[in-house]
Amino acid sequence: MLEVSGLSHTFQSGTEQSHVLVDINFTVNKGEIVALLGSSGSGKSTLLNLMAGLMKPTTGSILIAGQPIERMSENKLAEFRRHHIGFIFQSYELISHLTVRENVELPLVFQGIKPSERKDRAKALLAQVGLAEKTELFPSQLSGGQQQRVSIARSLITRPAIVFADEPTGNLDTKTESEIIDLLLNLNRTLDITFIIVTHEREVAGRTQRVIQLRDGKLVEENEDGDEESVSYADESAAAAEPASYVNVQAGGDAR
Ligand SMILES: Nc1ncnc2c1ncn2[C@@H]1O[C@H](COP(=O)(O)OP(=O)(O)OP(=O)(O)O)[C@@H](O)[C@H]1O
Repeated sequence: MLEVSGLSHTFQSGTEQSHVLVDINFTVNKGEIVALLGSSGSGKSTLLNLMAGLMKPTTGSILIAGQPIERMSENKLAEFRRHHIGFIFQSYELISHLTVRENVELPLVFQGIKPSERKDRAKALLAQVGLAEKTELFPSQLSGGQQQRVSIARSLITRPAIVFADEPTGNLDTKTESEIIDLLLNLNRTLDITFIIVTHEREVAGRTQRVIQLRDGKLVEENEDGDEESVSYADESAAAAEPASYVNVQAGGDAR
C-alpha cells in the first residue's frame, strides 16, 4: 500500500544544509492504522508532506498503491491525490459558508460526481461519524470534536486508498481526543482504509496497531505487534526538551 524506500530530505538555506530526514525505510500494508510519532522538529511534517506528494524528496522513493509518486508530474499528482489520498488536519480546514454536508461533498464536486449521488454518499458518511442530525448546520454551529468528525467524513468521501491525519486531535481536550481516536480505529476496521496518524502524543500513538517513531530525522523504533509496552519512549521527553538539531537553518526555514 505505502512503501517508503531510502528516503532522505535536505533543506538548503544559503550555505547551510539541514538533513531533516535520513534514509527512511518502511512499508505500511493495506488496512493498517499506523501512528507516526515524534517530538517537535523530528521531521514528521516533512515526511507527511513527502508521502502525500506535496513535496519531492531529495532522494528515495514513495510508492502508494504501486505508484511511485515522486516521479509524477504536478498535474498527475494532483489528480492522484484527489482520488487516492484523504487528509485530516489539526485545524479541520472546513469552509465556513458551506453546510456540514456541502463540506463533505466538496471533493466529489471536483470529481464531477452528480449532486444526488454526492448528497447520498455525504449523508451516509456523516451518519457513520455520528453526525446524522447535523448535516444542514454550518461548521461554526458545531463543537471542535464534531468539526473534526466532519473533516474525517470529508477525507473518506472519495474512498481513498490511504488517509493522512496530521495531529488530528491537537486542538481537542482529552475526552474528545479519545473519542476521535475511537472513531478512526472504528473506521479503519469497518472500511479497511489505511490510516497514518501523525502525532507527538504517546497516548495517541499507544492506541494504534503500530507505531513508527522518528527522532532527529531518523526512524528509531518500530512496533508491529500492537504491544504498547514494547515501544520504547525512554528518551522521548529528553528529546522533546532538546532544541532541534537543525538550528542553523535560516531564511525560509523556521529554525525551531
Ligand atoms: N522549508 C524548510 N526549510 C528549512 N528547514 C525546514 C523547513 N521545513 C522544516 N524545516 C526543518 O526541518 C526540521 C523538521 O521539521 P518538521 O516540521 O518536519 O518537524 P515536525 O516533527 O513536524 O515538527 P512539529 O511537530 O513541530 O510540526 C526542523 O528542524 C525544521 O526547522
